[in-house]
Amino acid sequence: MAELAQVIVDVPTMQTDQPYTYAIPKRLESQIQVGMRVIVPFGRGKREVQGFVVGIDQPTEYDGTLKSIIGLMDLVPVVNTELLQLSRWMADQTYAFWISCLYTMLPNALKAKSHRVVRIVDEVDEQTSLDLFQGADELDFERYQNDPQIVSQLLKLKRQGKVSFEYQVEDRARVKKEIAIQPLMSFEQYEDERVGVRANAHAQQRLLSYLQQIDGQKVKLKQAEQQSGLKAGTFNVGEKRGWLKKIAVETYRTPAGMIPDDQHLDSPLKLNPDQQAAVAKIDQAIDQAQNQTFLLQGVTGSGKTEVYLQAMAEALRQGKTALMLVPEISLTPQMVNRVRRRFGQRVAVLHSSLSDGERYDEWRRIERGEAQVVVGARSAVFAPLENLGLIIMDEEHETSYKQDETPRYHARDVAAWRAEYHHAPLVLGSATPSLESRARALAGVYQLLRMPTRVNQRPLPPVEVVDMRPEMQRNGETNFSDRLLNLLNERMEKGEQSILMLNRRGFSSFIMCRDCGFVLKCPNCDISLTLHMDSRTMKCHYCGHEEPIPSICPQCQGRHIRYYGTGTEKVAAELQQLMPSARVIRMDVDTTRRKGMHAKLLKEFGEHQADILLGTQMIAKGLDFPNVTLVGVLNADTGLDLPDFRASERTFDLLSQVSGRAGRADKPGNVVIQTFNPDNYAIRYAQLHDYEDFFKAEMNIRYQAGYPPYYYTVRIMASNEDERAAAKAIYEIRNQLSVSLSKETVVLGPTPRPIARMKNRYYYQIIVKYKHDPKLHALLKDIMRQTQAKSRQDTLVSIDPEPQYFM
Ligand SMILES: Nc1ncnc2c1ncn2[C@@H]1O[C@H](COP(=O)(O)OP(=O)(O)OP(=O)(O)O)[C@@H](O)[C@H]1O
Ligand SMILES: [Zn+2]
Ligand SMILES: [Zn+2]
Repeated sequence: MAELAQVIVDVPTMQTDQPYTYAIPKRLESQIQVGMRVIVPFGRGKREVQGFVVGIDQPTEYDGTLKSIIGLMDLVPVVNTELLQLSRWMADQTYAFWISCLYTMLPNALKAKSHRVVRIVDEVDEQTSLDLFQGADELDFERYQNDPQIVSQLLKLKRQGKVSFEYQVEDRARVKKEIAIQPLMSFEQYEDERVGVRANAHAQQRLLSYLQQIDGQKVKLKQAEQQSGLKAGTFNVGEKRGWLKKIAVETYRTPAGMIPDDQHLDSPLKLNPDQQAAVAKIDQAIDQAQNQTFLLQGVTGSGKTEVYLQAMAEALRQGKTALMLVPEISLTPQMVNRVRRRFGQRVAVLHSSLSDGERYDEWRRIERGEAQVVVGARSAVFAPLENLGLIIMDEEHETSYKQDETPRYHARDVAAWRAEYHHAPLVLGSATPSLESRARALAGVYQLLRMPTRVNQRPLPPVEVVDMRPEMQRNGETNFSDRLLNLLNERMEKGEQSILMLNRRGFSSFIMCRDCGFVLKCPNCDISLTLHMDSRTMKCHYCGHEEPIPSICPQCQGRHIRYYGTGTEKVAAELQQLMPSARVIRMDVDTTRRKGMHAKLLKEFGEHQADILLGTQMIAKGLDFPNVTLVGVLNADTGLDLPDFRASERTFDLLSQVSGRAGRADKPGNVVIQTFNPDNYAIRYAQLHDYEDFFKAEMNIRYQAGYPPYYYTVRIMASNEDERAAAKAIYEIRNQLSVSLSKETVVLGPTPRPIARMKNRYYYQIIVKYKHDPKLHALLKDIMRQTQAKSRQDTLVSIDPEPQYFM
C-alpha cells in the first residue's frame, strides 16, 4: 500500500499537460499537501525537476514501478485550493500549459531555477578532486559551463562514469533575516547582575535597565539601539555576560512609502448622492454575498476612488478581504498613499517596481492574512487573499489588463472567476468603459452605476480642437500651436500648472537619410530602430538590438541624416526655446527608468517645483493635482490609423482620460487638443465629453464590420525563421478549421502579421471571428496539442483569445 501524488512537472518541453503520478515515500506522508512544490525525478538519468502537487490519491496497491517524490520544497502549500482550481480553468481558457499558469500566480521569488551540478559518484584521483572540486564532492556547473577546458575535463570524467550531471532545483525565495536580541533573565536576576557591574559602567547599567524594561520580549537590534541609546558594542558585552542572546528573526523588506504604525488614518469623505447610491448598491451585494458585477461609469473626477475605498471598508467590516486592481501606470504613489492612509498596515501593494524580495514579502503578508486589502496591477489578481468580499477593477477598459504573452489571460476574466468563487461583487470602474463591458451593462448582465458629474458639480473642462495644418503653414514645423502657447504663458503668469501629453503609441523617433530616404531598420525585425539620445544609440524595441547612431548613410554614404519623430526630448527642447523661463519636468520611459524616479518627478510637480509636466501616455491616468488647469495634447492622431479595429476607441479613451486631469479642484480648467484630423469622430466626441454618442457610433461601426462586442475573436499565429514554413503552418491550421467550423464563423487571413518579422522569425496569422461555435474550443485545443508535438520543426504556434492588439 502506498499513497500516490498527482504532480504537474515543470518541464518546458513537455508534450502533454497531464499530472504525473508519483509514489509518496513514507517519510513524507504526513507532511505532503496539495498545493506544495515538490522535487521529482523526471525522464531518464538523474534529472530532477520541480513540480506542483495537484492531487493526493487514496492509498492503493501499486506494482512498485512508479518513481518516488524526492523531497518537498515547501512546508505549507504555496497555492491554495481556490488558486489551484483557477489555474486549471485558466490553462483551459487561454490555451496555455497548466504549469505556466501555476507559475504566473506566484511571485518571482518562488519561481524555481533549475540548477546544474556535477557530483562525484565514483572515486576520482586526488589531483582531480583538488583541482576541480576543491576537495568537495560536487561543483556548481553553472559557474564553469563557459570554461571549455573544465567542461572537457568533466565530460571525460562523465564518460568514465565518475561523475553525474544533475539538475537541482534551487529555491530563490529567501526570507530576509535581521538580528534581534532576546533577554535571557528575569527582572530579579537582572537586579542581581547589577551588583557585579561597576557603578560607573554606565552603559552596562543602562543595558540592564533596558533588558528589564523590555520584559522578555525579542527586539530587533537596530530598534533596541535606538530605544536604549546604546551602541552595538554594549549589546555584545551583554551577550558575553549571558544577559541576552542574539537571534535571527524573519523580517519584511519595507517597500518605499510604507506607512508607519502610528500614522493617523484618514476618515472617509462625506459622499455626494451619486456616490452614496453607488456605495449602497455595492455594500448590499457585499453583505448578501452576491456575485454581482457592477459597471461604475463615472466621469473623470466624479469620485470613483472614494466609492472604491468606502466599499472596501464595508468588506473589511464584514470580516472579509478586498482586492483593488489598477493599471500599472496609475499605480502612482499618490494613489497608493490614498489607500494606505485609509487602511494603514492592512494594505499590501503589488506593483512591478518592487524588487523580487519586496514582492515576496508583500505576498507573504497577504498569504498569512496580515494584509486584508491588496492594491496592485494586473498580476495582483492572483493575490492569495482568502475570504474575498469585493474585487474592484479601476480603468477597466485598459488594455494592459490583458497579458500579451502566455498565459494570455485577461485580468477582468480572472477577477470575474474569483468573484464568483467567493460569492463576491465585482466592480468595474471607468470614465470610458470598454465597448464590451458597456454592451453587457446595456444587456443587463452587469448592473450599471452612473456618476455623470464631477464632485461638487465642478464642470468638465471645455476642450478646444486645434487644426495643426494651417499652424504648420504659418509657423513651419512646430509642436505648439499659437493657441496652446498663449494658454501656457497665461497659466505661468497666474502661477497655475499645465500638463502636456505627447501621444506616442505605435510611434517612435527614427532617422532617415535626406538624400536617399534610407531608414535604419532592425536587422532582425521588420521595424525601424528607435533613437535614444541618452545612450546615443539606435535600439530595437522588440528584440533589444542596439547599434551606434550612424553619421553617414549606410546606403548612399551621404552625410544628410535627419532625425524624425517627436520624442519628448525634442519637444522639451522646443518648449524651452519658446518659453525660456518655464520649469519643465519631462516624464517618459527614459526619465523614469531608474527606480523611484516616477514617484520623485510626480512629487516635485505636486509641490509646484515645475510649471509644466511634459510626458507620454504615462501621465494621462489617475493624477489628481488641484493646481493643474491646462491640459494640452500635442498630437492626438498617432495611433488613429494603425491597422487595429480598436484604434478609435483607444484614442477616445486616451483623450478623455488626459482631459480629465484639468480643473479638478476649485479653479476651472482648459484642454487643447492638437490634431491633423480635426473631423475624426473619436476626437470630436472626446471634445464634447460625449461617451454615449461615441459608444453608439463605434458600436455601429463594429456591427457593420463584424467585430467585438458583436463577435468574439481569436488570433492564431505561426512563426518560423523560414518564411515559407510559417506560411505553410498557418495554411494547414486554416484548412483544419474551415472544415469543422460553423457557417457563421469567419476566418480572416492568412496574412503576414502587420509587423511581419520579429527577432528573425516570420509571423503569419489568421483571425477567427465567431458568435457561437461549440466546436471551436476543442478544435483549438487540438491544434495546440498537435503543434506542440511538432515543435521540433521549429514552428511556434500561439493562440490568443480576444487579442487586444493586432500588430
Ligand atoms: N464626496 C466627496 N467630497 C469631497 N471631495 C471628494 C468627494 N469624493 C471625491 N472627492 C475628491 O474629488 C477628487 C476626485 O475624486 P477621484 O480622484 O476619486 O475621482 P475619480 O473619479 O477616481 O477620477 P479619475 O477617474 O479622473 O481618476 C479627489 O481629489 C477626491 O479627494
Ligand atoms: Zn542615403
Ligand atoms: Zn529587432
